[in-house]
Amino acid sequence: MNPVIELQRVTKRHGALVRLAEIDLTIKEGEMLALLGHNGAGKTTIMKLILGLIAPSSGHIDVLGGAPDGPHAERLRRQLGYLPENVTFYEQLTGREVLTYFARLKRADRHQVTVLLERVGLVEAADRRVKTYSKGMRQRLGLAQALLGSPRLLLLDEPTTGLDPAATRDFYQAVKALRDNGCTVLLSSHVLPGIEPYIDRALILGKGDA
Ligand SMILES: Nc1ncnc2c1ncn2[C@@H]1O[C@H](COP(=O)(O)OP(=O)(O)OP(=O)(O)O)[C@@H](O)[C@H]1O
Repeated sequence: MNPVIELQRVTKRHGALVRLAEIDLTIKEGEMLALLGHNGAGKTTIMKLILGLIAPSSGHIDVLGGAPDGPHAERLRRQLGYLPENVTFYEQLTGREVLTYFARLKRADRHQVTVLLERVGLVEAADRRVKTYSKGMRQRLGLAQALLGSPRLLLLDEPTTGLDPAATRDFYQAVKALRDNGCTVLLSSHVLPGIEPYIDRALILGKGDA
């Protein structure tokens, strides 16, 4: 089976500063893998490289069968869901309105909005404004946003930072259900406790600046 993500000796530099040094990473279809590391270890840099938002200084990257910053980028974007670190929403909109707006942007089927609100446990809060949502509810709304368009690959950048243990568990249970349905998941975290029961493997990055 072809890997969904393959990084070979990938380095990212800014002048003399090395953001990421010779990383090798392979994720197979249907796997759930965690990138673990301190602040500055390079977790977000890896996500941005996979998304094609930045280019590597050296090394090779293949995502879903092509280079993420090449001609294949547009097709890749449609197959990929991304929850950035510190996601923000329009506070005055309801959860349903937020998802409907993103569904339009992503040209996803509007019917998915209701299905996804249910999947992340936000049906009852769907018509409340986002400004009334807890941090855990916001992250689950972010997960629903990332799932619009039924992506094959999900990138979650430190999705449970700041969540209490119960909210963390609820979040990862929802992600695990997606993984069990065949979605490939790459997530990042500072810590292993709390996520260990849900992941297949972890890649521990260097010491970073923490
Ligand atoms: N745009 C940039 N220009 C120069 N250096 C950068 C830039 N973005 C990040 N860095 C540096 O690259 C390294 C990796 O940063 P990155 O954000 O990938 O780490 P991280 O593991 O996601 O950290 P955190 O846990 O704090 O989010 C750090 O040393 C950081 O200071």
